[in-house]
Amino acid sequence: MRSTVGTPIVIAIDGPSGSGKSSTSRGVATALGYDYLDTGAMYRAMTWALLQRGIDVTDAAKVAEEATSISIVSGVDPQEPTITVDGTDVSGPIRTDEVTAAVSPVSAVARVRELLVQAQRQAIGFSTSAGRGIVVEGRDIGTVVAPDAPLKVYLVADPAARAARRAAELGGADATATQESLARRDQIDSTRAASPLTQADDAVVVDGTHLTLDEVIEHIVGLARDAS
Ligand SMILES: Nc1ncnc2c1ncn2[C@@H]1O[C@H](COP(=O)(O)OP(=O)(O)O)[C@@H](O)[C@H]1O
Ligand SMILES: Nc1ccn([C@H]2C[C@H](O)[C@@H](COP(=O)(O)OP(=O)(O)O)O2)c(=O)n1
Repeated sequence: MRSTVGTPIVIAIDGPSGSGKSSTSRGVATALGYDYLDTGAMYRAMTWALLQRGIDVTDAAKVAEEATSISIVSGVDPQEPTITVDGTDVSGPIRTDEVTAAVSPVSAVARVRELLVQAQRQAIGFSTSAGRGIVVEGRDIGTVVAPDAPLKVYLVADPAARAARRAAELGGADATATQESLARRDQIDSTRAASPLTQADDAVVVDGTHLTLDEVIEHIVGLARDAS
């Protein structure tokens, strides 16, 4: 169901892995009739392309050099998010364990961030200049990509809840191993030099540990109504 709000706005949703950003952002965008941008999918797509080309993702100089020739295009329909690399649909392949294990070092490379942040700002500009709102989710949206966003949410959930949900999503993967993998990624994503995962000073913290997905969506739609 769509809710009416005032002026369409940019909504930034950041937070650690598995906190519910994608599902919440898609739900909020759908409820408000907004566009949706999954920036994590862009870092994953870049990683997939580098692995396809046989690049050692721990070689930052090589990653920086190669990244400039990789073209990533994201669709912004929250009901049917798409992502292509050089024209190939990679929505499925970017979710493999191989990509998940390699994405943090790739997203720590400053040149990669420069290229993707530029593309993300373009996508935001495209939506807003057409008079549409957009929900953008990632790690540095409220701090770097869209620091002027009228609504910034920092979405968190307990590590055990995040791991259990992600393991279930992956078809019953081992919850302990999933929790370790999430913790490893959080550690790299929060301590890297380039745009680490941090809460913007003016972000509203939403803890989804004890809320259903619908409750989290409803809460953020309410915040959007107040902000627009
Ligand atoms: N509040 C919630 N309650 C229950 N499950 C949730 C909630 N939020 C998200 N999920 C589920 O948790 C899993 C991870 O969510 P996802 O949106 O992919 O997180 P992120 O984008 O932060 O990695 C998904 O299977 C999603 O459906
Ligand atoms: N704005 C962003 C979005 C994601 N990243 C990086 C950090 C994450 O480990 C990877 C993958 O992000 P993604 O949101 O797909 O991760 P999860 O869905 O939480 O598993 O990309 C980033 O550095 N900056």
